[in-house]
Amino acid sequence: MLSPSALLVLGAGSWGTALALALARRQYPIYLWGKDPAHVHTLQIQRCNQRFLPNAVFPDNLYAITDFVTLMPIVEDIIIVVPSHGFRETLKKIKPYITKNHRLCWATKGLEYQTGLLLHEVARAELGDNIPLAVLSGPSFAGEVAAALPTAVTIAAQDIENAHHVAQLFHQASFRAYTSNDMVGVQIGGAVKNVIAIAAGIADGLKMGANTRAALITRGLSEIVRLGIALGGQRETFMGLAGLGDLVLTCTDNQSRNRRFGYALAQGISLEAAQAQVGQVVEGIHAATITHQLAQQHGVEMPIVNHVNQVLTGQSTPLEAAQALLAREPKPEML
Ligand SMILES: NC(=O)C1=CN([C@@H]2O[C@H](COP(=O)(O)OP(=O)(O)OC[C@H]3O[C@@H](n4cnc5c(N)ncnc54)[C@H](O)[C@@H]3O)[C@@H](O)[C@H]2O)C=CC1
Ligand SMILES: O=C(CO)COP(=O)(O)O
Repeated sequence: MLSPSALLVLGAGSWGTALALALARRQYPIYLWGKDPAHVHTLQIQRCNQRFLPNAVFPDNLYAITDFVTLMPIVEDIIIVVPSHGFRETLKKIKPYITKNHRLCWATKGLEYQTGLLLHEVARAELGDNIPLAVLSGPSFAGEVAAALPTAVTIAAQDIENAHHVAQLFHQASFRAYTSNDMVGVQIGGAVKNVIAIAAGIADGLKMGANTRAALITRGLSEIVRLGIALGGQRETFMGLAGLGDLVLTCTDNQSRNRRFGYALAQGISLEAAQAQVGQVVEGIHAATITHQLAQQHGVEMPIVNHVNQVLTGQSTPLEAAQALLAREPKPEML
């Protein structure tokens, strides 16, 4: 029998699986849907995500599934954890079954590649104004969440009561959920830090040292703040978990795919080879292009993002990009 308090997690990659494991620790029945039936079948047989989270055994209340349609009348909370390129496609899949009883949260970090829209704008465009929306973001590597290592995230929703509701779903000793009403700031923080993490990976791959890494984090934060405020985000959000917190995490630790991707590029291999080496989603690749375009549209100066974009579009090598950034004129240190 399905319990009325069951939760549906859409996306069975490393982050979807880790969040499903975290929610399962709250004792709800958790249904983890994956797009690829063969992958889901493997999860069902092995009772773990052998490839990315090999040590996290699925508890009895976590079910991997290939069809979510029959669950839609029973669940209220739906959590989307697919890569940003699959976000709208996933919304379109659930749209025919969405009712006023549902709430939607996502933990995807990125912007829509084709339109430059933030994901809450995509969700509103697909689902209308009546479904409560929330976004989960912050410094949170899947492997550590799966292992129940202490983690803190931000849950943002326009309606703070909805943010509290989602935070209560997740909150536990090893997974602290703070609330915010700044969906724009939280999403910009989560999307753009991936681009800065690529820059940090490149700099470390070029053996530029710890001073450079700290400079990239600090100046990268300035870029995030400038763009985020231009788009309507709140300055203090960028000093929090979904801003500075996630930026520091991904720029400094090799669990970050974006950082490892940048590091691989600095070894002189192609974009495709670097992506293949990482073997998982690298959100910063698309985010670099979109962020660069958004910065131009809003007249925001984002030199680090600009040079990462130049590397990714073949206009400069990692070394040339680093040299061009260093050759910039001195200027007052401002956010
Ligand atoms: N892995 C991590 O530590 C964290 C990841 N995230 C974010 O979570 C999102 C998902 O990333 P991961 O799970 O890490 O990626 P992953 O590379 O581990 O897995 C991606 C999964 O998405 C599936 N997928 C691809 N296209 C899809 C589509 N159109 N519809 C449904 N499923 C699709 C793939 O089959 C695969 O199972 C990304 O936006 C990422 O930035 C956020 C925080 C932490
Ligand atoms: O967002 C993340 C941790 O908060 C994961 O970062 P990567 O996608 O770079 O691995």
